[in-house]
Amino acid sequence: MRRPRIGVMGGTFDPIHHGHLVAASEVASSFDLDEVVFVPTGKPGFKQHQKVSPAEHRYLMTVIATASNPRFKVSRVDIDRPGLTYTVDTLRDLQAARPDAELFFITGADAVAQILAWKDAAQLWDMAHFVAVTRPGHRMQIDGIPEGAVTTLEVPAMAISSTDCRRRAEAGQPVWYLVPDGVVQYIAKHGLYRGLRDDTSDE
Ligand SMILES: Nc1ncnc2c1ncn2[C@@H]1O[C@H](COP(=O)(O)OP(=O)(O)OP(=O)(O)O)[C@@H](O)[C@H]1O
Ligand SMILES: O=C(O)c1ccc[n+]([C@@H]2O[C@H](COP(=O)([O-])O)[C@@H](O)[C@H]2O)c1
Repeated sequence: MRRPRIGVMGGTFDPIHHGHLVAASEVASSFDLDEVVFVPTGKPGFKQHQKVSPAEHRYLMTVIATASNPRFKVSRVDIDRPGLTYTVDTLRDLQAARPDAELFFITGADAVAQILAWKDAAQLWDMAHFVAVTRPGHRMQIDGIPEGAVTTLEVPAMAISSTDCRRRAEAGQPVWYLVPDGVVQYIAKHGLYRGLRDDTSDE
């Protein structure tokens, strides 16, 4: 019998944008995934030098952005786990919740390029298959990753980034169509990214 195939899209999602959603949708289609679970990070240890919005804001924006897609889910495993967020813990928790499933961790090629420096990197390859999304024409070459552990997939909409969305919101420029409409409204309602230094907080 075919095992359920679950995509796992981890990210800070500060804010979630259409690049993330397009990547998840493209990977779901290419890998015949039954669902994609978006997992907002709790405390991203690797972003300690940078201000990150409170986890509940990032979680709620992710829920709003994914609500219309019946195959998209959102998990609180990373934001509810104390301590810094590492993918090895994310995958362990999701495996425990769905021991029957085959996991596909979806990530940007830029992030995959750093993956050998991630916590317990050697364990990751047995826990999930990794899908690295790249912009068209971009070739990824990383030494040290086991043969077949990572598949590269070209996706459109790669030019969108959370950094650019935050800067636009801070400068009063539009983020319409870069993020889902509900997320535009959530950012405005809660005054996120206005005066980045004052309104976002370290977690
Ligand atoms: N436009 C995009 N298309 C596809 N994948 C993306 C895109 N932007 C980010 N990703 C990937 O989504 C995951 C979560 O990314 P993250 O939440 O850090 O967003 P980001 O836009 O890269 O944020 P920031 O600009 O703050 O670094 C990462 O694996 C990242 O590589
Ligand atoms: O496990 C690690 O050491 C690790 C180091 C850097 C990033 N990650 C994961 O990679 C995903 C994307 O991270 P980011 O910084 O691009 O939002 C997110 O799920 C992180 O938890 C994981």
